[in-house]
Formats: sequence, structure tokens, C-alpha cells
Amino acid sequence: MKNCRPLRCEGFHTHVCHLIGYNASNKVSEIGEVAVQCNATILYNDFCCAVIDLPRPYTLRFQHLLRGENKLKAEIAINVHLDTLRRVEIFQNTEAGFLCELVLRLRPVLFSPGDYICRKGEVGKEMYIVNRGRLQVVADNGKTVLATLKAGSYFGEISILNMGTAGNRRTASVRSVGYSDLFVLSKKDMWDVLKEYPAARVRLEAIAVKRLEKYKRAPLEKARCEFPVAMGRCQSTPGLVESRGRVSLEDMWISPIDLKSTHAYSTAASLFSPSPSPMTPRAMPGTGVLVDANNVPRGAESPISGASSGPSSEDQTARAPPSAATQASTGRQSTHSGMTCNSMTQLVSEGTTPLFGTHEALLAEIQRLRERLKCLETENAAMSVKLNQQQWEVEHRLADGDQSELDDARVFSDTKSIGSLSQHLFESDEDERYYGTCNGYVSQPGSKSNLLLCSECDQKTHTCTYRPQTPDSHAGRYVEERIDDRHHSCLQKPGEAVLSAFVPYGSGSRGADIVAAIVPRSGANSADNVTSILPNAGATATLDRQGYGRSR
Ligand SMILES: Nc1ncnc2c1ncn2[C@@H]1O[C@@H]2COP(=O)(O)O[C@H]2[C@H]1O
Repeated sequence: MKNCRPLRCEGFHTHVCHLIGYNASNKVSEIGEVAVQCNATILYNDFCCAVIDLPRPYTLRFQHLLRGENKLKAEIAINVHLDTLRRVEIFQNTEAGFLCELVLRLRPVLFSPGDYICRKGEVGKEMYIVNRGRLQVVADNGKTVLATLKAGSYFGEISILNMGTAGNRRTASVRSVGYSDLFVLSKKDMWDVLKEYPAARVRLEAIAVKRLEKYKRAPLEKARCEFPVAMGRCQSTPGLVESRGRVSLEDMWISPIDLKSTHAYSTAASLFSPSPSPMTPRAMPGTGVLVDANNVPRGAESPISGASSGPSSEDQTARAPPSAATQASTGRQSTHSGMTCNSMTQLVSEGTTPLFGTHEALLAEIQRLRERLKCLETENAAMSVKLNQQQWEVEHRLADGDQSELDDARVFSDTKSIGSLSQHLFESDEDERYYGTCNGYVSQPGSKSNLLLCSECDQKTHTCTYRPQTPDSHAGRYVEERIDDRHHSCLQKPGEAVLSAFVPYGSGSRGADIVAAIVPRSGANSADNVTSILPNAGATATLDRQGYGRSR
């Protein structure tokens, strides 16, 4: 309470006092005065909450007022907002009862510069009436301005009346140019009322149809981008300030210094009174907000355009379906914790929806994503090759299943066919310089399965797999052995790397004995310098320049 400062809100205060049967002079309303001081355009609900929050002696004084809550609320709302609603084209010439019903359901909300109130394609759950400020209806590119909306305009009706070609989807995006002070009417509330007033429904729908046609015909306003495209949030923005819940009176207070330091606010000074307002980070505690969209002591200007009726508790449950906007944040208050939390700060801070403040940053991100895509495509291609290879091998293993028994019975003397090490032994591209090639089959293009692994490097760990490949051999069969089993007997000469060693497979073979090794003389993959030595079978092989081995 100690932070409360009087605001220029006598008009509103008097208005409240009048409605509740007191006048400003009888001093009974000092609590109301405090409440009003803290939130110049305090809603009735807020007013009651504020009273409840006050120390007990004060609360007692206002008890009788709280009891008459609903009646008073309706009275205030109708007095304050009915005229606003009457000025709105879509509500002109509708029944008074209909308007009164709507008035009770209006909810004030404030948006910051650049905020998107709705985005094209989203499911519409609310319509809006512009109380103050300027908004732009923008095309898909976020730059082309289709229309500018001012006080007395309304938007968002097409989707909530399901009039658009896309049914209940938004037909355009709407963005706040400066700070804008809107009234929200939820689709549910609207339809609840329309059920009772079918004539009003017909009228509203007729106007919406006409408007839609006009939109289609209307020439575009000159493309003008007052905000970088990426500035708006990725989903429509929850209102910066809404009247709901409670907050202590202290939290409503903001010092004028805080306000001045907020550049954005000062730019909106033409729209709003320079008086201190509750609209600050401190005024938006995460636990709930009791401030009004109308951040000026409107009572001083006009009681009619001033306060609005806060929703009743029933209203609160009905009025705020979880729109995309509300889903976009963990809570209206916590995400949009005040004026300083503009679109940009949110973009930077929210890791899940990274957006970028500048065109360059956006381009850089696009570039990064392109590269990532390329990389993924390459990986994908490599995986496909590997998969094909494996399929091929499985098929041949199955096909050769019957043959294998015959092969087993045969003495394996044909060591011209030497298998290859399976590509799973390839650890990195770097390893490739160690690979030789056997004279085995050429497998799928790009496959490394017939390349040989340097046993020197790989002897320690791996189990290798290779496939003898001549028609008489155990084509398609894998032979597994541990490289280190055979390493000891390989024909490695000092200074020369043994590229690989091979073991024939089949009955009569000597299991893990080495029957072939390829020894490069000076560098692998050079046909002239590599000789395949098949000590046990007396055969040799060379590597051709492509790395494929040929038996001799
Ligand atoms: N060309 C336009 N001119 C003015 N307002 C428009 C135009 N296109 C769409 N709107 C409004 O923008 C709103 C976006 O949400 P809705 O489709 O629910 O309702 C739409 C209309 O109220």
C-alpha cells in the first residue's frame, strides 16, 4: 500500500462512488480511492478483489458492496462499455439486450507494438474490438498491409462466425502497430449470446459476408513493414495486460521512472496518458494480474471509455478457451511479464521457438538448415547403400543356403577368392588409406565390403566378416574370425603394413590360418606396389588403381 500514489482518476472514482451509492465527499470510499489510485481503470472485479486484499477494517467497510457484486458489475459494465460497443459497426442496430449481454462478456486486453493478435490459419477463438490504438491486417508475407484498424474497428469475427472459406480459421493476421487497447469477446460467449438473439445472428453473419467480399475486392495498402517480419511471435500473442485474477495493490504500482525507462511506452505516449500506470513488469506478477488494459486514468477523460467490466468467475472459465495464443506460453502472465518482454525478448529467450531479430540472422539460420539438410541427405544416401548391401547379402546367404553343405564337403583349395572385411570395421574415412582390395566380388557400388582392412591397425578389437566369392567357393557365406587370431602369423615385413589377411572357409581349410595377405610396398591402392601373397595357396593378387583386386 505504501507505494500507492494518487493518480488522476477522480472521474472514474466519482463514477464508481456514484454507482455504489457514495459520493467522493463522504470519505467512506477511501479504500476505493486507494484501489482506484493503484489502478486507474480498475474493473469492478478487480475493485472487489482489491478490497478483499485490504486489511480487515477496510474490508468490513466494503462488505455490503461485495454482496451486490453482480448487479453492480453489470451496471458498471453497461455504463462504461455500452457506448463503445454501440460505436462498433457490427453491433449497430442490434437489440439493446443483445449488447448488454455482450458488454458483460467483454474483456479488456492490451498488446505491445509488433504483437500478433491473431495469425492467418489459426483457429479463431475470439473476436476483438479496438478501443484504442492502431493495428494492421497483414498478408502472409507479414509485410503487405491489407488494412489498418483504428478505434471502433473490430476484427476476428469471420472465423468465430465460421464465415471464411477456411471455416473457423483466421483469414488474415492482425498485428498491433503501437500499444493497442482491445476488447476481446470469446467465441463461446458470442455464441452463447447469439443463441438467445437469432435476429442479431443473422445480421452479424450478413455483415460478415459483406465484409468478406469487400476484403476480396479491396486493393492492398501500400506494403509497409513497420516491424521486421520475424519480430512478431510465432503464434498470436497473448494480451500484455488483461484483467483477470488478483494482485496485491503494491504490485500494481509502478514508478514513473520505470515507465520512462521503457522506450516502447514513451512511443505510445500519444495513445496513452503519461500518468503512471500499472502496466509494468512489476505490475504483472506471475501469480495473476489484476490490472486493466486501460493503463490511464480514464475516468479523468471519459467515464464511458474508461473502465470495463471484469469477468465473473463463471466468465473466466468460459471466456478463455486455450487458444493457440495461450498455448504458446506457459501462462499469459509468466510469458509476457510486462512491457519489457516484447516480441524480441521472447524470441531470444525461448529456445523452443527460435526466431531471429534480424534479416541476416534469419538468412544465416536458413543457410544452416540447408547445410544440415544436405548433410542428412548424404547420411541417408550412405545408409541406403548400406541397407542395399545388407539386403543383397541376406538374399545371397539364403540362396546359397543349400549349396553350403556341398561346399562344406569339398576341400577348399581355391584361394583365389579371398573375402573382404565387412564394412562395419571401417571406423572413419581416415582409415581408408589403409584399405586394400581383395579380388573378391565387387559388391554394390559404393560399398566397401570388398575392401580390406589393415590388420595392423585393427587387430586388437574386431571380429571380421568376409565372403569368399568364386563360384566354387563359399559364395555368400560369411566367415568370422578374430583378426588378432591370425595377425601373429601374417607375413608382415618390417616397415610394411599388412593390409589384410584372409582365411578360406570350408572343410579342409585351416580355419583361422592365414592363406593370403596383401602387403603394400609403398602405399596402398597402387597397383604396382601391392602384391597379394597367398602363401598357403600359392596365389597372388594385385590391386588395380581403383582399388579392386584381381587374382592371378
Ligand atoms: N482485407 C481485410 N481488411 C480488413 N480486415 C480484414 C481483412 N481480411 C481479414 N480481416 C480481418 O482480420 C481478421 C482475421 O481473423 P478472422 O478471419 O477471424 O477475421 C478477420 C477480419 O476481421
